[in-house]
Amino acid sequence: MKPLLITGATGTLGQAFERLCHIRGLHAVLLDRAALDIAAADSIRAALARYQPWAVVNAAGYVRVDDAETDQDRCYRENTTGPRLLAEACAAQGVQLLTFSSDLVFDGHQATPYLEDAVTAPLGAYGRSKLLAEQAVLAHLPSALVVRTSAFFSAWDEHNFVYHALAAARRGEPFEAADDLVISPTYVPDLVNTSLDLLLDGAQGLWHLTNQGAYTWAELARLALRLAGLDEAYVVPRPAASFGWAAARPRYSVLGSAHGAQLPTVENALLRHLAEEGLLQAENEVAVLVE
Ligand SMILES: NC(=O)C1=CN([C@@H]2O[C@H](COP(=O)(O)OP(=O)(O)OC[C@H]3O[C@@H](n4cnc5c(N)ncnc54)[C@H](OP(=O)(O)O)[C@@H]3O)[C@@H](O)[C@H]2O)C=CC1
Ligand SMILES: Cc1cn([C@H]2C[C@H](O)[C@@H](COP(=O)(O)OP(=O)(O)O[C@H]3O[C@@H](C)C(=O)[C@@H](O)[C@H]3O)O2)c(=O)[nH]c1=O
Repeated sequence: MKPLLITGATGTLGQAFERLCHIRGLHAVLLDRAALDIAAADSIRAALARYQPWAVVNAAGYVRVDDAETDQDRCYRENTTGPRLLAEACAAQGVQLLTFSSDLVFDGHQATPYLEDAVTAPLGAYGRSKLLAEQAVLAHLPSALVVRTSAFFSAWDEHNFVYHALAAARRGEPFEAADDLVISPTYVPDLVNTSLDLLLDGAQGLWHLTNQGAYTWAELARLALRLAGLDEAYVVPRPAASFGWAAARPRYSVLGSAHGAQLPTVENALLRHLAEEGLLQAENEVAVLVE
């Protein structure tokens, strides 16, 4: 049986794809940069020849939005050249491709959710690199599935905003959060499961996938603390401009979809996030007892 080939093995999305493909009984091979450098054509060719996948899930990318302003060569290498080369190789081999883009392709001037056909106008290098990737991928492989998403949260690693907000409050420390950027947060397990469903169903083209609900980062942090039974007062709201970030963020980048809502509400996702944390904590405690 041909496998799914997943890139970006050491990252949040790649790890989540491996975990959920295993749970769902989907044959998948997860490759790190050493095994598959998406920006190297010979590395892609070798991996496609070796594993003969029916589809490639590109979970690789450069996500340091502020660093991208001064590290543009690497940002465009990983975010634009990589997906383009993957699309060219997949087109040549008759292999499907799923790749991910971002809400940061929008400039934030809308006050209603951005649909897939909304005008794009990225504010920074990261957003530009993702938009160029969308255009290159769909030019080389019109059947590709390109998912725009945003603001990951997950209990499976600590590299996300919600983890840091909860951790700070649990330490009894204040957590500063932007109160003038409105986003649609995305629970990574929901994103992965729905992306897999769409891939298996043969979906193509641009899809917006985020959980339902629009929040400022500060509102998201307060909701997470409230649901966790923690004092919301730990959240210190601040204007985004006061953080001194190198890259501008769109004031409003909530995503909606012309295909209709695909994921549950943010509140529902946060409750499952907190339940998952509890399970992980219990597993860790058992693991310690077993050692
Ligand atoms: N995090 C978020 O909130 C959002 C993320 N996305 C998109 O989702 C995707 C995954 O993001 P996320 O999981 O958070 O990112 P992570 O930084 O957690 O993981 C990215 C992974 O990509 C790998 N990688 C980078 N360049 C290459 C390359 N040339 N070849 C192979 N692997 C490479 C990295 O490996 P190494 O460690 O070796 O560098 C790392 O394992 C990205 O495309 C991102 O733009 C979209 C919207 C929101
Ligand atoms: C750590 C931290 C972040 N923030 C804000 C900054 C940022 O806008 C947001 C999330 O922090 P990040 O570093 O993830 O910031 P950011 O790079 O804006 O997040 C983005 O990641 C890229 C990859 C995307 O594609 C976007 O969809 C979005 O998720 O929260 C706070 O308000 N307080 C904090 O303490």
